Amino acid sequence: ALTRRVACPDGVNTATNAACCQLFAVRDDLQQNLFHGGLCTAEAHESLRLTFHDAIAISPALESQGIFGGGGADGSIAIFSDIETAFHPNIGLDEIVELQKPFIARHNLSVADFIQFAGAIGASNCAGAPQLAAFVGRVDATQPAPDGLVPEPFHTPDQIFARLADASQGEFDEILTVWLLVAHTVAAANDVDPTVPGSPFDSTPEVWDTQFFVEVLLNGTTFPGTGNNQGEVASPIAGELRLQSDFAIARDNRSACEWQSFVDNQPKAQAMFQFVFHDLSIFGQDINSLVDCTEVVRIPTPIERFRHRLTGEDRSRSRLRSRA
Ligand code: HEM
Ligand SMILES: [Ca+2]
Repeated sequence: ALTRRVACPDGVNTATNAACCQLFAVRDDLQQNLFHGGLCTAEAHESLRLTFHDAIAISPALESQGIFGGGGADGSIAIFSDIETAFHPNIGLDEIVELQKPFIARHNLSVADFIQFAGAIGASNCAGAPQLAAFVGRVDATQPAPDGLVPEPFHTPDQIFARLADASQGEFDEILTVWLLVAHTVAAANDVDPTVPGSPFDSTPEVWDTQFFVEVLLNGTTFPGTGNNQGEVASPIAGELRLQSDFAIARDNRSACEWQSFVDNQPKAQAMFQFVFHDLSIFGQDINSLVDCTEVVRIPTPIERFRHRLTGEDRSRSRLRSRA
C-alpha cells in the first residue's frame, strides 16, 4: 500500500507525518556541527550513552513507596544537569550535555525528544549499526530524577538485573540486559581510569560489530592504565578497557549463553539493540501520544555479510515483548 506523504515546509523533504518535518534540520545540524560531518566518534558515543542515562532513571519500585522515582526518557539529565550530572554514574556526561545545549536552544523539540534523537543520529554514523527509533512528542521533566538509578560498572549482575527489571516494569530481564549491552561495541571510557581517557571496550569502537562480545570473553591479562580502578578488570588487549559489569554478565549463568550467542552474529547485534532501544527510548512516556519519525534516521552503512541469522527464539522474544 502506498503511504501518503506530506511535503515539508523546508521545500525539500517529505514525511509520513508533518510532525517529523522539523527533524530533518535537527539531524543535519547535528551531523554538521556535533558529529564532524557524520562520524562515529566520541560525540556520537557519548550521545548514545546519554540516551540510556536519561531513560533508565525511572523506578516504579520507589513510586510504590511514595517516593518520586524519576520520569525516564524525560530530558531531566539535561534540564537539571547541575543536579544529575553530579550523580556518580553520570560522570563525564556533563560534557556532552553542554555540547548539546545550543542545539536544543535553536530547535523546537522537547529536551526529552532531542536527547533520544541525538543518540539515534550518533549511532547511525557507526557502520553496521541498526536504524534506531526516533519519536517526537515526549513530555519534558519538571523535576530531576533521584540519584541511585543508573547502573555502575562495579554493580553485581544481581543489582543490574534488578534495576533494569524495575525500570522496565519487568520487560528487561537478564536476556534483554545483554541486548542493551550491544551499545558497548561503540564505546570507550574516559573516567573509569582517568589516566587513559578514551580507552575503548573493543578493538573497533567506531564499528557496530560483535567484537565487543568476543573480546569480553577472552582471558584478561592487562590494563590500559593504572589498574585497580573501581569497576575495571583486566582486559585481553593493550589499550582496551574492560568493565567489571560486562565481565560478570558475560559469565553469569543467567546471561552467559545469551552473551555467547552474539559472537559473530551481526544480524542479532543489530536487531536486538534496535528492539530494546525503541522501548528504552520511551520509558515513562505514553507511546500513543508519540509520532514515529524513524524514517528521518539514515540507514547506517552495512558492514560485511555474516553467516548467522536470527533464531526463531530471538524473533519470538522480541515480538512477544514489543510494546508498540
Ligand atoms: C547496564 C549496565 C551498564 C553499565 C554498568 C555501563 C557502564 C558504562 C561505563 C562505566 C562507561 C564508561 C564511562 C566513562 O568512563 O566515560 C560506559 C560507556 C558507554 N556506555 Fe554503558 N553501561 C551500561 C549500559 C549501557 C547501555 C544500556 C547503553 C545504551 C545506550 C550504554 C552505552 C554506552 C556508551 C555508548 C558508552 C561510551 C561512551 C563514550 O565512548 O564516551 N551503556 N558505560
Ligand atoms: Ca565495535
